[in-house]
Amino acid sequence: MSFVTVNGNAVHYRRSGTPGGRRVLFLNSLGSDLRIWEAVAVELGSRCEILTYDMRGHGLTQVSPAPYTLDLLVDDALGLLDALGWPAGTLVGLSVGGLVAQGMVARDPGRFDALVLMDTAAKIGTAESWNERIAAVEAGGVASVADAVVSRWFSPAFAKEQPASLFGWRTMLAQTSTAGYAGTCAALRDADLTKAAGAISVPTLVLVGDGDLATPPDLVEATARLIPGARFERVAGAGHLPCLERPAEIAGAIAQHLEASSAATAGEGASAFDRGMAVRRAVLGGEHVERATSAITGFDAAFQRLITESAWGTVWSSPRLTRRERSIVTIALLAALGQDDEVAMHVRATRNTGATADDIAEALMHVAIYAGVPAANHAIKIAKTTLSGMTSGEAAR
Ligand SMILES: O=C(O)CC1=CCC(=O)O1
Repeated sequence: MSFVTVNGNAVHYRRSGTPGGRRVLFLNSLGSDLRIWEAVAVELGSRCEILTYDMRGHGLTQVSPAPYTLDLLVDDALGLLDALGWPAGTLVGLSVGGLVAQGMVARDPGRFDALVLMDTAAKIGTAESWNERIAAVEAGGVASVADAVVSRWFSPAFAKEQPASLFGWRTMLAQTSTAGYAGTCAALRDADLTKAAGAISVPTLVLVGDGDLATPPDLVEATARLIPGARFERVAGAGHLPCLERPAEIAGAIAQHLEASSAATAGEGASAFDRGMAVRRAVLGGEHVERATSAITGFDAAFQRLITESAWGTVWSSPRLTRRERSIVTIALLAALGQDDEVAMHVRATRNTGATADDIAEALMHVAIYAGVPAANHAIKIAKTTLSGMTSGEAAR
């Protein structure tokens, strides 16, 4: 076990993964500690150097008297990075950890190369709800709210199928100190990063369990829409802690975001071609791009360079629309033009852009109105076949 003093408080932290890999700091949620990241850290460990820690008053980190502020929690996290000599890196923040991560980026925008926000928002809950929670834990300890909280943490299926895990994670929550929990509730009550979210300029992925009852998907999506260029994805079959219910999927989404963001970050100094290749990979998938690249001959080399630099390295690289929005526009245009293969390819790419089946259906309604019912009808058939192939795993190539 490792400890370091930050802001006069002893902080429990753990380093794992591959030294020299992408550096990723994980920030836990209210009532949890660094153990919630273990399964995700194992999945990412071969490519990333990972730092997890227990937030003030949580896990084995020292408890100081309540109340806390978001600024204090941001000071703690930045202080930990300074103390361990992590000059830069990626942040993955869950719930209140996501608020702290947003606060860190707002405080020190140049320091971070990518951001993953999970089951969080720019503002969570109301002052009234947090004051009620504070009063409850101050009267009866954290154990007194544990059943209600845990019912929002996990999907009903997880609760039914994994009672032992449920017991274990509930125990972690119930063992949280009253001051640590109530202090963090006060920070949540007073934090509103709505304005700051609009100024986030690092590549951001926003994830939410589709059954999250604590920070519901619509709330999380609304925050994603505030962040320029952010990608939003729902994690099927998960509640408020998808890192526990769907660790492999979460690790996959983070890994993909790291790859895409190195492209985007490299983008500033990189050529339009290099940027284009990276964005093309992030949207269409590495395998597709490898296949297309290996088929290039002298006949189409100049054409391939042109589309890589222009479509991918210029238009798709611009942060002015999100990838989800670009995906919707592109599918509508291709459907209107009757470009069947390209419609199918871009429907498959929605896996990576965050556009949903509902988005595609809505786009094709526009096609019906502005380009004609026959074009839309034809594209609907292609989209349905492609989407059902994706669901059954056929298109997971
Ligand atoms: O405790 C909850 O209800 C869920 C939650 C809100 C903020 C956080 O970190 O967890």
